[in-house]
Amino acid sequence: METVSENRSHGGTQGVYRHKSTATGTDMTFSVFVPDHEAGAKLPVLWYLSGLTCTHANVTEKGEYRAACAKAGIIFIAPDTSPRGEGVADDDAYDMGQGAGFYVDATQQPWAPHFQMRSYIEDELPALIAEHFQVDMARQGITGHSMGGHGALTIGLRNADRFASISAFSPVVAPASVPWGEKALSGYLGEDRAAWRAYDACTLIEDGARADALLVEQGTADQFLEEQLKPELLAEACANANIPLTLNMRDGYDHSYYFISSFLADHVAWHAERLKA
Ligand SMILES: N[C@@H](CCC(=O)N[C@@H](CSC=O)C(=O)NCC(=O)O)C(=O)O
Repeated sequence: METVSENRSHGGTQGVYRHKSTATGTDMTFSVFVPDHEAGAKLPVLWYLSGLTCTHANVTEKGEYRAACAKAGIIFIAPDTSPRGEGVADDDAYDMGQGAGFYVDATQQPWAPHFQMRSYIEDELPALIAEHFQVDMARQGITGHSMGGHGALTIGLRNADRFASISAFSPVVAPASVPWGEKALSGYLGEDRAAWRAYDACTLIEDGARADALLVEQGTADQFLEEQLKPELLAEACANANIPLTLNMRDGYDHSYYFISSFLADHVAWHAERLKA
């Protein structure tokens, strides 16, 4: 693992790191904020999965999470959203290909050789983090935004034994039922919709996945709310499955990092409480 940069911030260290990923077959860059802590202490960890067009840098530079993480003693990790580089398949559109990995393991060409983001986030990166940072992997939470909110919900629901807390900002809650998701899932996984069910929070819940609680933040002025996000579908799925969902509809907020940064500290505190930071 190579250190790209490390900066002191808010009583901790904000780092950016790069490594050669076996899952994606590419170099991958991610950021980690580590609050100062006693030697030998192991800290709980909050994963943040970003949305379409993002790298690790969007939330790292605009998320405003560091003060809350330092106060709670929680490590914050922001991975990239896809493999990148020459020789990696791409698409001219912003919602497919590089920057739009949708947190799936692709089975279709030309994506399958590199677009293995499920394996990367669920298996490879956690192992690397456990090797290099003072993390308590028994205390993990996960959150994310938009496509990354979809990633947080689906990865959290599929791995409820690993993630004690799951939240999301403006998540794509039902990708199998909205244009962004239909395009991505058909492209990466093919036309058999049975293969999509493990990558859709609502169908995962229909199929038996459970969480102790879910927290979702959503702006009412979000330009993607009605066509792509549809939080009411998650509310219905959670009600049917008796999953306690807190859905905070925030008046006048849009889809941007102005919205996320307004409430990310609240989510850090919510996770910290559940992770007993
Ligand atoms: N057409 C826009 C769409 C890109 C966009 O809005 N990306 C969001 C995530 S959307 C769902 O996953 C985002 O987080 N952008 C980065 C940012 O820093 O705001 C475009 O191409 O800009």
